[in-house]
Amino acid sequence: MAQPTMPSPDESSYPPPFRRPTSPSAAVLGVPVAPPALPVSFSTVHIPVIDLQALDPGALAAACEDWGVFRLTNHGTPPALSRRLHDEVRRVFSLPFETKRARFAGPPATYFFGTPAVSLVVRDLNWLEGIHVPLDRPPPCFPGGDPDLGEDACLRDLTEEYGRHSARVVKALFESLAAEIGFDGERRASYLSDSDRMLRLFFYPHCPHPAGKYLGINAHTDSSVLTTVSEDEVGGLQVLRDGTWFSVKPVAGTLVVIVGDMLQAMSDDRCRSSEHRVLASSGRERISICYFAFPCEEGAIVSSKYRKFTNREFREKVQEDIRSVGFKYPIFTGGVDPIFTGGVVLRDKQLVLDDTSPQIVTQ
Ligand SMILES: O=C(O)CCC(=O)C(=O)O
Ligand SMILES: [Fe+2]
Repeated sequence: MAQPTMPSPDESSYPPPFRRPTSPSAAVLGVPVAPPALPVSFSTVHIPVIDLQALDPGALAAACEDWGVFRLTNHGTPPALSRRLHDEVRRVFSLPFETKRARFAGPPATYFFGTPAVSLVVRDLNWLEGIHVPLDRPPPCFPGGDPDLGEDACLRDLTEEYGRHSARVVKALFESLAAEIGFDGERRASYLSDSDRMLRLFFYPHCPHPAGKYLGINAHTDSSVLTTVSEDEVGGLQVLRDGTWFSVKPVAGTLVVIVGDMLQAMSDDRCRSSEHRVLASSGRERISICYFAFPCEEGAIVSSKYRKFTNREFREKVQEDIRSVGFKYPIFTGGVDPIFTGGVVLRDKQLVLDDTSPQIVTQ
């Protein structure tokens, strides 16, 4: 019996490295030369669930300590807003590649591909595209400050409104954690910035290579205090726990919240910055919308496990590491300079840069 075929994605919007080589006959028939790779199966894990409407500070702190990642329900972001933003993100990423590059040439909003952030040097090709949307300045946060953005006005309005909800959600979580961990008033005020936050809109194109050859995003920890992820139903996010990668199952209407490096440091390593990655999408294209919240740039982070440092210093160090070794060291205690001395991360695949490869943009 014939196997049902997966509709082949329209790859004309993909950056050149992500396009599939097609034979003339395949082009005529419109079918991929190679069948899509089978997904690798991983155990699915049930991460802790936190209900924002009935917030239990003890359960929240336990989730951040034990897992460093949890699912948030009843977060109050209107489902219609999330749905419209997801639809808009899909529309924007289906634009021709050159249009995306030209329209979101940044700053502020910047298109990138092949790396999880505009400022990263490419070592391994990550099978994703993204738009970086800083929310740290008054609107409009889109190119040129033009209030009449035509089609992109919708994306601007949705990201702004979504950003406001995300800020509310993260503030509520942070306030609860701060009380539980025992930050004093001054630290509480500088440990979560009202202005330094950003959205990253991600699109994971269909990857035709055998499963495991490429990742959507390499294993990493986030540099944030907290990150929220709103994903569609495709899946691919994985978390590392006791040396094993587990898949996090998408659950409609919920957010996945990830503890970042800054919360780990602030909490004297009580909370753990969760190591995670995203598989390349071997089936359907995936969309995720990630919100990152940071401490105030100049506020000192004081803890018993790390030397006193500011978020600005940490960022500069991350940029320096990325420039020199091509990746970010995980925040890690036990080195000579414990904030900045990471474990050794081995990179075996090297990407040769050509002119269609992601540009290095330092923001
Ligand atoms: O797309 C996702 O689900 C996660 C993205 C992520 O980990 C990141 O941008 O740091
Ligand atoms: Fe991340």
